[in-house]
Amino acid sequence: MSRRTGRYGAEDYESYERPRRRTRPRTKERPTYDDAVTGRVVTVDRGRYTCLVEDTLVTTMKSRPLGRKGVVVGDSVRIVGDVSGDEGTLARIVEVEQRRTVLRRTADDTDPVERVVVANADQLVVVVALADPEPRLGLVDRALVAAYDAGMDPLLCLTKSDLAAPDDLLAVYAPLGVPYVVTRRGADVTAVRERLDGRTSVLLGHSGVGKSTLVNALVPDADRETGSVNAVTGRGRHTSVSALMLELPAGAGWIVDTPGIRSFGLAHVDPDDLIDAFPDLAALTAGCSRGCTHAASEPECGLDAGVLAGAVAADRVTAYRRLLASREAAA
Ligand SMILES: Nc1nc2c(ncn2[C@@H]2O[C@H](COP(=O)(O)OP(=O)(O)OP(=O)(O)O)[C@@H](O)[C@H]2O)c(=O)[nH]1
Ligand SMILES: [Zn+2]
Repeated sequence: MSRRTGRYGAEDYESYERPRRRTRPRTKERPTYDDAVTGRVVTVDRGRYTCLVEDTLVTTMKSRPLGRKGVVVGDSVRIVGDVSGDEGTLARIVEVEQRRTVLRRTADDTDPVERVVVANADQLVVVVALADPEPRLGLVDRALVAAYDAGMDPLLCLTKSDLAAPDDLLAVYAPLGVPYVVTRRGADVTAVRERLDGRTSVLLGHSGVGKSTLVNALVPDADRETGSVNAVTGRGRHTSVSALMLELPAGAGWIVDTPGIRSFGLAHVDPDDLIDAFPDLAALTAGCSRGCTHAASEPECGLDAGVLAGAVAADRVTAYRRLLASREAAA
């Protein structure tokens, strides 16, 4: 997924992987890490980064050269030291490779720090129960905004289809063309697997929507792979903090379970970036005055002109504007 890699590239790497132009010549003493191996961060817990190096889970810590640079789940990292994965070993992360995507959230009431939640994910799967608990569209909207902003493809995953029909919910998101799957406990998850195949997908859902049930159906041996049943069920040790990345069977992609993340602070999202996720709408706003937010309250927005001219369906503009407005709503 590379639609908008450039934008966060600039923002992120200036202070991150790509330091400003080197002002000092590279010294001979500077290690080159020729012996480093590449791994992927699957979970983070109290300063320890569990990385998958080929088929081995390796416990690592950040090394001094990284300074205060963040390392998050999904990062591709270079590791030196003992990568045997043996009990008691601790290898060191010496480099974080450039991120393809960055799912971030703004500081909010529950967490005062803006954070990168997951790196290098392609898809954000918004898990919503059709009933019990009742779907909360505001949360879905906000998750979609986070996905579009991150340059990730959204997928609606509607669970508990034994309890209610999906039609009403689907009608709300149809004008935006959001892809979806419908599932329930015990159902064949082939359709879900097809959507996840070959990609890294972050699963996001409110408590009780059936996310753990789905993860267990997708990755039956998850506890063996991760060494922690708790991490998979979202109960216990990992409940509040870290995302956990799991490989789907037969190498058919990766999922990142986010037990502690139920909503997104979106203050960092620029309306002009959001509209880029909808190229047809973006084209209509080419003539908008600078500073037009494209909201319904704007007196002369190209989106309204587009509807009048028959260039776009009114319900698509309305649905887009609902997303736009959700940016402002409380998390
Ligand atoms: N009727 C029905 N109940 C389901 C379905 N899927 C899950 N449940 C039930 O819904 C409850 C929540 O399921 P979980 O899988 O734990 O949901 P979760 O989203 O992981 O919730 P947390 O563990 O709180 O984060 C459990 O009692 C499940 O048995 C479904 O398809 N239909
Ligand atoms: Zn406008």
